Amino acid sequence: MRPVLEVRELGFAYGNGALFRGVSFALAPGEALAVLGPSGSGKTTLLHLLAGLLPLQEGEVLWEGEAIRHLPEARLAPRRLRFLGLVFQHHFLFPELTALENVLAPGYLAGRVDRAWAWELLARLGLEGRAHFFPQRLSGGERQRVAVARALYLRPRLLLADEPTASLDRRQAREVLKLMRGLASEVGAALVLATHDEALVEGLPALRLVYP
Ligand SMILES: Nc1ncnc2c1ncn2[C@@H]1O[C@H](COP(=O)(O)OP(=O)(O)OP(=O)(O)O)[C@@H](O)[C@H]1O
Repeated sequence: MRPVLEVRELGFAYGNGALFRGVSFALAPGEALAVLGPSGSGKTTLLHLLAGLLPLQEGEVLWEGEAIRHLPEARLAPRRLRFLGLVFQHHFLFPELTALENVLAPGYLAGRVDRAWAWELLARLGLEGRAHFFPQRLSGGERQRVAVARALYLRPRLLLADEPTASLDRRQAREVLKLMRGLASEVGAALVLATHDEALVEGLPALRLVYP
């Protein structure tokens, strides 16, 4: 099966010293990879490179076999919308939209509005009773679950999650990760999950970054 994401000999430096070099891996649909490393080791930088949000220096990133290096932003942006789901440490929900409207937001951008699917995602994440709540009225764990539902709404090929549970307690963090991994594999999305917390991602194949 063709990899969803392929990374070849990726290297990056902000200044003189390299943050990382020679990072290579490939992910098939439904596969997951943990990116581990302490604060400052370059996890966020790596995810931004995978998302085409930071210009590549050394190496290549391929989305479904296509190198993104030479794609101009005007072509990358619409592909990103369909190819990628993103979840960050902060939920970045639209405060003036309800949970349901937040989940539907990418659908409006992509011209694919499917309220039944948005409801199903919310229900699967245990948020049926919260669909019409504004983010301000949700708990931290509930907000992150809405962010996960929104990231999966367009059935992306790849889900990138950057410390998605760092603001949650252990029990909530485990619950959100379990739901995220289950739903990602169900929609066939490959998952790259960055965290400093190794215990949370036990059992997942891991890429380790070291503080330079
Ligand atoms: N725009 C930038 N310009 C210069 N240096 C940067 C920039 N962004 C990040 N850095 C530095 O690069 C290193 C890696 O940062 P990055 O955010 O990728 O690490 P991280 O592993 O995600 O850390 P954390 O877990 O704290 O978010 C850090 O030392 C950071 O200070």
